[in-house]
Amino acid sequence: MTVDAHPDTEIPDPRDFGLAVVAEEDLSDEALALVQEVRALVDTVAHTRAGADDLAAARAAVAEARARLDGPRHDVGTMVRHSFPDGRVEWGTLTNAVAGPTNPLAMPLRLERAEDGDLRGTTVLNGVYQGPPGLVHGGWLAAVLDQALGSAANAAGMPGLTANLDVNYRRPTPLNTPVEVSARVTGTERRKVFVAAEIRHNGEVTAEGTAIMVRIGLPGDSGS
Ligand SMILES: CCCCCCCC/C=C\CCCCCCCC(=O)SCCNC(=O)CCNC(=O)[C@H](O)C(C)(C)COP(=O)(O)OP(=O)(O)OC[C@H]1O[C@@H](n2cnc3c(N)ncnc32)[C@H](O)[C@@H]1OP(=O)(O)O
Repeated sequence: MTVDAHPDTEIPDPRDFGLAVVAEEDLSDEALALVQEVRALVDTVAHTRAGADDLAAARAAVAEARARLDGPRHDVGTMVRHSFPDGRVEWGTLTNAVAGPTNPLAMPLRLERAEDGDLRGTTVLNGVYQGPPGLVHGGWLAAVLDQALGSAANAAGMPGLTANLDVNYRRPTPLNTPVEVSARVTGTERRKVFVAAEIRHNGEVTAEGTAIMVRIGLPGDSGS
């Protein structure tokens, strides 16, 4: 097994797979503000103790908003292009459940490369992601780790699918407070990319995971 994280093939371009692409900078401020409002709405709806009149009025308002937006849609599978100042480009899925910029269900998680080469980011999981009382659901922690692990392979130029995910929960992860996420490639073997990630609260690891990502083949790629 090598620990060389450099790709030996070109980074796939989603258009070669017939997928639609939008540039992150082309997402409108209005769209992103709406996503944020709906994200807050979901948390409010999940916890509200409002009375019947307010609930009925809110339902009507939400139904009206939904009808107003019921028009042209992005295709499922649309990819978003993130361009870095140094010319590097990364792709993600527009409505990714953890990191999709237009998905109100996404926390969201934004990861950037730190000086030590790890991907790092901070996110807050609100009460929508609750499992045990006051704590984040383990399935969502696994989703956050999976995303970070996949992003580490992706950022190293080796995008792939998760073949195996191994998660350990070390401490309870609290809701509604910033948690730090970090991830890195630890090795490669043929199409397999070995990755490791952690979630920390106040510097203490609450959950950690490793995964084997299997690199997607490029059209015409031997895959070796
Ligand atoms: C399209 C355009 C792309 C543009 C760019 C994209 C950017 C990405 C965007 C954003 C960043 C990432 C963020 C995403 C994060 C979330 C990731 C997910 O949620 S992924 C969804 C869940 N996972 C699945 O749905 C996989 C389902 N499984 C499969 O499809 C196949 O099993 C697959 C592809 C994983 C492997 O199938 P095979 O037929 O291609 O290859 P075989 O020969 O079976 O395996 C290759 C090697 O891997 C090992 N392997 C396979 N499965 C394994 C396992 N479960 N455990 C251990 N090793 C395994 C094998 O033993 C083999 O290893 P040996 O080279 O022979 O040593």
